[in-house]
Amino acid sequence: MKQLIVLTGAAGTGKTTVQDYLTETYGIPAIVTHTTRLPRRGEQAGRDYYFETPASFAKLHLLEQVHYAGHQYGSSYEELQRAWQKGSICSIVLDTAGAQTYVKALGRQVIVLVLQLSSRTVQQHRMQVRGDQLVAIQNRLDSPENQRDWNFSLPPSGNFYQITNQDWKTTVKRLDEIMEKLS
Ligand SMILES: Nc1ncnc2c1ncn2[C@@H]1O[C@H](COP(=O)(O)OP(=O)(O)OP(=O)(O)O)[C@@H](O)[C@H]1O
Ligand SMILES: Nc1nc2c(ncn2[C@@H]2O[C@H](COP(=O)(O)O)[C@@H](O)[C@H]2O)c(=O)[nH]1
Repeated sequence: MKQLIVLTGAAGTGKTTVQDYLTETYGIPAIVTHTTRLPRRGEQAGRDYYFETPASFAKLHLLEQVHYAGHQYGSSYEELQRAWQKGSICSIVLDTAGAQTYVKALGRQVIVLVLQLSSRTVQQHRMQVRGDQLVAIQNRLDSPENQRDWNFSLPPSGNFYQITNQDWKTTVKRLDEIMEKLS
């Protein structure tokens, strides 16, 4: 059975960092999604995102799409198939609305890792360290989507795992335990 690891959680909780770890350590291919936001410092088109204009975004054939903090994001079935051609398991980074759409669409094939942080202060600090501009950080923190994702609570059933990503070594230990369970 093909499987998909969905990394979700509020802004700056470490979803992309965890995805990179899973790629580097376990060779798990990462699905690239589409967005109309501008690239952040260091982000590359085709690796981090497919960067779109509103016009090019409107032409895409997407499995799901959301508005998040003033921008559009979406993921395609074609990218999922492409990643699954490389192996039986792949990963994707989504907001919590997208995560729930994938659970509905793919059921038990989906394993959801919900990243959390202990405080809003740490959340803000993580975005500052990443180099986000102050205005962008404030916009992101105040967005209704971030508030929703911060308050996301795990459903009582399903393949959901909660990870508090404070100390990186502890996160790695938890990820290794989950990967062991999945293998
Ligand atoms: N355990 C950790 N300890 C310290 N810093 C961390 C840890 N995990 C991630 N980071 C750092 O926190 C910042 C935010 O991480 P990342 O970009 O992976 O978050 P994200 O959830 O993908 O964010 P967003 O949803 O805003 O795109 C990055 O600078 C990353 O290097
Ligand atoms: N539902 C979807 N959510 C997505 C997709 N691509 C990214 N995201 C999520 O959007 C927010 C903002 O991302 P950022 O890179 O601007 O910080 C974050 O929660 C991502 O996980 C997607 O295709 N669909």
